[in-house]
Amino acid sequence: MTDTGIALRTDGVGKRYRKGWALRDCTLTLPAGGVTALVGPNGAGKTTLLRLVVGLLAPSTGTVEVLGHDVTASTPQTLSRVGFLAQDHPLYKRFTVAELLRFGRACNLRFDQGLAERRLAKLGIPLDRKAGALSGGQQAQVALALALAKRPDLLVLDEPVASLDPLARHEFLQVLMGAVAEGGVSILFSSHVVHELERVCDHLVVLNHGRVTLTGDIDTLLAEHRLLVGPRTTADVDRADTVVQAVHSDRHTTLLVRDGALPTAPGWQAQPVALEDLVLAYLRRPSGAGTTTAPGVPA
Ligand SMILES: Nc1ncnc2c1ncn2[C@@H]1O[C@H](COP(=O)(O)OP(=O)(O)OP(=O)(O)O)[C@@H](O)[C@H]1O
Repeated sequence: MTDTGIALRTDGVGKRYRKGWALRDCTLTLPAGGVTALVGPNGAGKTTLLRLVVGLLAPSTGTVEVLGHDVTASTPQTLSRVGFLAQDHPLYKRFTVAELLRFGRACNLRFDQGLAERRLAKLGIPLDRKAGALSGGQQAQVALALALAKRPDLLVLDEPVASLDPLARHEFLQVLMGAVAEGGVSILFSSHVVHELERVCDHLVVLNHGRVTLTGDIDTLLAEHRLLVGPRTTADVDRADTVVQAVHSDRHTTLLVRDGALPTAPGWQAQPVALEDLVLAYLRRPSGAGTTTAPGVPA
């Protein structure tokens, strides 16, 4: 469990590489015990943010607090409470699964080998098989079992399902959700696969061009946004602060609005928005777009 009820807090975090800023002004608070998806296109800064969270990179600006402790000043005890599964779940391919488990036990203070063995037995993954001889889905499961056996309070995963087929992806996410249901672990994972997020996550962070463009509890975000569909309007709605996205066809205009008043003009209807459409709308926003705050929909 965490000392503060908060798994992760970042304040004004930026990361500058030689060629420029990969992350700017990132301020987030993630509650403990939840599953958070970090979504963004290639190059958005997801890996950079995750590496800052687990202490593999130091921020150029701002602070990162994990489980109530500043990451840059973390002790081995604090870091031992954070698990990290890097992109493509790297394993020593010549080690057998049993050897990987022994290695995990030797390197981690709180490693629960029995837990990892039970998870792998349930999935039918043989302990005497070399990691390199396992399928991609099995390798991902071994990497996850190793990470969970560390009994982390915060588990950070970088695109864990990107290379998996739909079945392996489903099984992987099932195991992850099972671990959350058992309690005690907060999860932050990055993903390109948006359509499964609603089933798996309770919190969302959308990152685009190195900046957080949307963050919050998923149910709250869905309740705050709606689609307004009506006759094609020539009004300059795109520039209203509440309008996240405006799409015009020959006869209709569809507006995605946040915290907007319901339209009263004839022919306009309000509809709920699906999570995938919400994420895509924020990803399509130009990088300089401001936040969506004040009312401004057809009346
Ligand atoms: N070690 C590095 N040195 C210099 N620039 C880097 C380094 N790592 C990342 N970058 C740059 O920082 C930006 C963000 O990269 P990052 O890998 O964090 O994005 P990402 O969202 O994880 O992308 P992907 O989905 O492709 O993995 C990119 O422009 C990338 O080229």
